[in-house]
Amino acid sequence: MLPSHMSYRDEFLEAIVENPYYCIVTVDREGYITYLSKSYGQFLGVKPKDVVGKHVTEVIENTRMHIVVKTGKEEIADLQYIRGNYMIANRIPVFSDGKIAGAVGFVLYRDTKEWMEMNSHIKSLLAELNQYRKRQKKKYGIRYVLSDIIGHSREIENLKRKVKKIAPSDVSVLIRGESGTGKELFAQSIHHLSDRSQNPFVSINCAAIPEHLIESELFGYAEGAFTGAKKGGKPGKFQLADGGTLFLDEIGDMPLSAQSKLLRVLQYGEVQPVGSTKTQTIDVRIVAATNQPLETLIENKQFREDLFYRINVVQLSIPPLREREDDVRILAKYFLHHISERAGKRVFELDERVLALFLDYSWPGNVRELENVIESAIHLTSSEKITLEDLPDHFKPDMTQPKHVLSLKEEVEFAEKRAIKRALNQTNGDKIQAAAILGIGKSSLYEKMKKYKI
Ligand SMILES: Nc1ncnc2c1ncn2[C@@H]1O[C@H](COP(=O)(O)OP(=O)(O)OP(=O)(O)O)[C@@H](O)[C@H]1O
Repeated sequence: MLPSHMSYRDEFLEAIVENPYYCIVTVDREGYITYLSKSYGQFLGVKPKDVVGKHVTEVIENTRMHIVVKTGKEEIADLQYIRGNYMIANRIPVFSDGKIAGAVGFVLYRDTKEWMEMNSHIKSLLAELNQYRKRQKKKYGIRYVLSDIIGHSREIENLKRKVKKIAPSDVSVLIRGESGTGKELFAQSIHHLSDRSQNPFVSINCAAIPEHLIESELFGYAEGAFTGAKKGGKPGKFQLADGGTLFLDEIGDMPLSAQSKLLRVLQYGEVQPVGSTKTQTIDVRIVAATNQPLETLIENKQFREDLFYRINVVQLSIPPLREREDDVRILAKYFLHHISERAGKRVFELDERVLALFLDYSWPGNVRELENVIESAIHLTSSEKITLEDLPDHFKPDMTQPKHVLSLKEEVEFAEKRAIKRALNQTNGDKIQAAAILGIGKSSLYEKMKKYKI
């Protein structure tokens, strides 16, 4: 029964908002939940009053509400995977005085039976699409496309936009980033989005091949080129990639002699196999990657400057994971979901302390390391939640300390940042409570959060 003082308009709103077939959530401009309808709570298995004040990413799987409040763009009829089902989500930003004030999200399942039928239809279509993608990927030597690159940090979104712009042209791309940041994922995505996608993607790790073999690996060899050479010779990576893309991984480790030959191939588009007098015309797009400071190598005469300019037409710089906190959360959830599904285990959650540890950790192995840590924890855990005990032995709290001794000011800032994050985690993001725990004023907490970009 509605209270008698409710207006006609309120009754309408109440009827919409509490309709059992609609799941509704609203968030503030930072993505914290301000309202969750009863039906959505039931569907998620949470009590609305318990989740109000939490960040939406903590409560709803695969949500994009926090992104809509950043972009200010509505997202209509988006497919969202929640609790084992594909749902249809509409996300609408709300403005007040021309500024973003928050967003409202509706997730639809009009009639459970009808929805289940549609859901299974969509599931089978998606399974078919996956099969098709797998076949395509196998045929052309790629495993990843742009949508496989997970992350909503501004840096990753910008990189993805840049990839879409430059992929169709034939420009050489140099991808820089620490080990495990996803350089190969970007290289494969560039190939997939280019006109060359129906031709091979071939990769070579320049650091893994002994110096005396690198030329024959790259350019092939003719019959009788050296003792033990195969009858009829052997094509090199350039010949195999003809018409497609050649990914030169760890290019900073290429020996100088091979660098000169590579430069000639790039200048003239011709390859000469080892031991052959004939040249072959080759059409290959080059995507190179390195985690080495090429500029220093150039200064030390270990890398040719002219080759650097050839390969560095467009540069993509992938920041290390420790500089992308948003991505740590999102990637952790993504790996948790996918790896537990693959392993046939029901592991749904990360303990808050694990997440806090992840946010503090320096991730020297970047995304690859995060993936491995979660995989190992999923196999070790015997509950639905990953706790500190499930983390690998080498991954313990003292590892969260910076590797090198910092200046006193940096040490203090590091400790301050960690304490604030812990307090916020403990209070589920409630800043007033967090400030009380930390023994500082609210405005001082806000100031520090701004300073440390928390
Ligand atoms: N943004 C991402 N989304 C999903 N998975 C990722 C992402 N970045 C990296 N990975 C995972 O990390 C692994 C390592 O990525 P990749 O091989 O592309 O890194 P890399 O930078 O080329 O590393 P290296 O320099 O050591 O070769 C991938 O197999 C993939 O599983």
